[in-house]
Amino acid sequence: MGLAMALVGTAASYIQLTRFLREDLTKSVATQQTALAAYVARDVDNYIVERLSFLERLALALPPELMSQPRQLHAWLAERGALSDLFPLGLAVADIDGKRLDDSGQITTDSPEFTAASAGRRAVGRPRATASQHSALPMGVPVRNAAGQVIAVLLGMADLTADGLLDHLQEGRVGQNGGILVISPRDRLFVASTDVSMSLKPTPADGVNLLHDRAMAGFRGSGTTRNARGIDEISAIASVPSAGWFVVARLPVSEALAPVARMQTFILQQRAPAVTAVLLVIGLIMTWLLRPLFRAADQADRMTRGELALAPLRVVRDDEIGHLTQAFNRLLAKLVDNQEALAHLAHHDALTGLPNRQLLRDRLQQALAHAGRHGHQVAVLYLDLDGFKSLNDTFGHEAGDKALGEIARRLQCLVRQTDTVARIGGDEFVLLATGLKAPAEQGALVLAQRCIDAIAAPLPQELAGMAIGASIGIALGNGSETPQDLLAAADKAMYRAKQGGRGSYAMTGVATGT
Ligand SMILES: Nc1nc2c(ncn2[C@@H]2O[C@H](COP(=O)(O)OP(=O)(O)OP(=O)(O)O)[C@@H](O)[C@H]2O)c(=O)[nH]1
Repeated sequence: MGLAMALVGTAASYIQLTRFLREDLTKSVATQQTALAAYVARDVDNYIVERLSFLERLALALPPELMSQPRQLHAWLAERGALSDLFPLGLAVADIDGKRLDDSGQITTDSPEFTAASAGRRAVGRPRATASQHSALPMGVPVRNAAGQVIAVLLGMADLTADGLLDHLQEGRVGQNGGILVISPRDRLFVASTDVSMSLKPTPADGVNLLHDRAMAGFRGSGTTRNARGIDEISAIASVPSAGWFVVARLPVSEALAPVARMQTFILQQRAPAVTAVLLVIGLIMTWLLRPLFRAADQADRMTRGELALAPLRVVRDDEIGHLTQAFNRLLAKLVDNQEALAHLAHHDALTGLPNRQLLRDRLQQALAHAGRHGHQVAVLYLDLDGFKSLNDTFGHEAGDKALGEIARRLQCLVRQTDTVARIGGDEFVLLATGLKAPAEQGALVLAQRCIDAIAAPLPQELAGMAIGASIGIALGNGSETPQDLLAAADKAMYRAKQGGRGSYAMTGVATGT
């Protein structure tokens, strides 16, 4: 989580830093473009003002008598034109009806500059291409008489190409793909462009370039826009007041923000190997740290499903995971102890610790199977204490419990280790004797007598005064009987013994004794 947070934090800082840099750089480039656009606009404006002023000076100096002398007028204009190179494509004079007064035939009068000049205003016309593929710019100024009335129009045709204005724009290029545009909104025309192929071409339709649309509507300033070729660019717009034009200085965003892209590449190249190395090292450490935990969890899981025996887990290291594994092992040891205690309880009598009825039945089953296979006999001695109820009633239940414990101990001392003494009821015990020598009846009877004697022997001091006896029923089996049958037969014999007189034994079908 910590690492993830550190990575997210670093990524967020990186994104934020990039955003700030882009914003700052965009602002800085926009300022630069604005300055450039203003500089070029002033240059273009000077270019036009210089020519209009020249035309106005010429209009003032034009001798009125030449108006009616076309050849002399033409000569006069040619002489003035030669003195100055501002209008290399020609000068002309027309009366206010549009009739040419000089005899050079190149300049027409059905143009906006003529209309404006005949109305008393100096004007710049629509730039057009000449036969020699130059860009020509027509201008016109009014010629007034002494009373100030417009009597004619003086027209001049400047050569934008020859005058080097376009070269100037070329020099104004910013970056590899940036450039300058001079646009006439009235004519919806690119007057001049760094990209010469755009010169004298119509401007894009409305809606293609949103910043251009705003500039056409009078906006001056800077902004980011997508141009007609789908390239995002930072553009600044400045006015050329003398012509009603505007200048656009533009630079593709990709080029303007190239330093940011370079910085991003640099950071990624620098950081990527370090981050990869850190992740790798942390991954290896985590694997090393957690592998014992995962292995222990897997083993514990398999133990729970019973696929593995309950066994202590291996303690790999003396760290937190090692401590956890040790604690698990201790818990497991307790669980095993409890399981063993429960298993013991399920098969033994809680008071005497002797096998209970269920364990007796299992052992009897095994003994019968063994006897059947080897041709032996087993003896079942069913003991029921005599007068135990009155002992309980007289000396109390606790004393009765002690007496039962003592009797259990005595009976265990009588039998071999391979035999079983079980307590199957309140004052009922069963002795299972196996491997009896022939004749088995005799061995069983001797054992029964020993039991009667052992039980009848005086009890220890704290139980002194109590007298207990036992009646015993004996049944012999050779493996053909079921445990239930043999126990029922012995029980039945025990009742016969009781009926015959307490402190006696009886054998199924045969012997009885006292
Ligand atoms: N103290 C003690 N008494 C028990 C326990 N289990 C059973 N008893 C008592 O043992 C007696 C057994 O009953 P009986 O076999 O009828 O009594 P009995 O006096 O031996 O009768 P007979 O067998 O006919 O001689 C009952 O009084 C039970 O309450 C025990 O765990 N502890």
